[in-house]
Amino acid sequence: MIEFRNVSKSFWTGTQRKVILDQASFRINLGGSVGILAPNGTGKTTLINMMSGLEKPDEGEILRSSRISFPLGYMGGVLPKLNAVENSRYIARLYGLDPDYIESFCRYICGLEEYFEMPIATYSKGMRARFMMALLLALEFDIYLIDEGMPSSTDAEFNRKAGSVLRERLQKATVVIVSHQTDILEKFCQSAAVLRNGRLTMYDSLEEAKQVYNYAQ
Ligand SMILES: Nc1ncnc2c1ncn2[C@@H]1O[C@H](COP(=O)(O)OP(=O)(O)OP(=O)(O)O)[C@@H](O)[C@H]1O
Repeated sequence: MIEFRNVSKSFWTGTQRKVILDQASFRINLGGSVGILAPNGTGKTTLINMMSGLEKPDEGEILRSSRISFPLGYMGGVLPKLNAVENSRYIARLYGLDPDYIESFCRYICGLEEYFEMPIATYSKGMRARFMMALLLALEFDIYLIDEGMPSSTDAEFNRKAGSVLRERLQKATVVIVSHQTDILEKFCQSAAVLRNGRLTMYDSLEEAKQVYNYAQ
């Protein structure tokens, strides 16, 4: 469970205060995957970072009582000068998991071939995104935090494999996806919220949230 209680967050830009959340209270329960729709630049990354604990609220409380993932795309634990073998084994040890299993899982999902033995620093943006998604899926969490949907990969094989592992994980786990688009949410979320002008409104169904979001665009 992740619960926001009267959470406010804003940034001072030098000329104005950019409000991301204004006294928001909501709860994400285990078992119901949620999408959060918000236009670009309105606070999706800040919100997901607050859920994971990477960003602190200015006011209010954020309560967590489950195993919550790092946000997809967060490169904090990954060392660019090491290759994917070394990085996946290092992360496995950090989480107390079997390095052989985590390495083989990532190798299978990513399809990076010989680049799996090359430093992460040599990867394209898409290859990096594939490795980070594989790593996220290799670790077992109760809530997976995904910023802007699946990595933009043109690799159909990767999308198929990652999508099917995520669906399998979601039989037990919950996903929170923040996005400015509705299509990725349709694949994985039952309900959704709309974030606009610092206000986050939860809707019971994705359909309802989509209508409100599209109407206000
Ligand atoms: N540390 C900061 N200091 C000042 N402004 C910030 C800071 N972090 C984010 N912002 C601003 O807050 C707003 C929301 O940023 P955020 O990255 O959360 O939005 P986003 O919806 O994820 O954006 P995008 O859709 O472009 O990825 C943006 O205007 C951004 O410039």
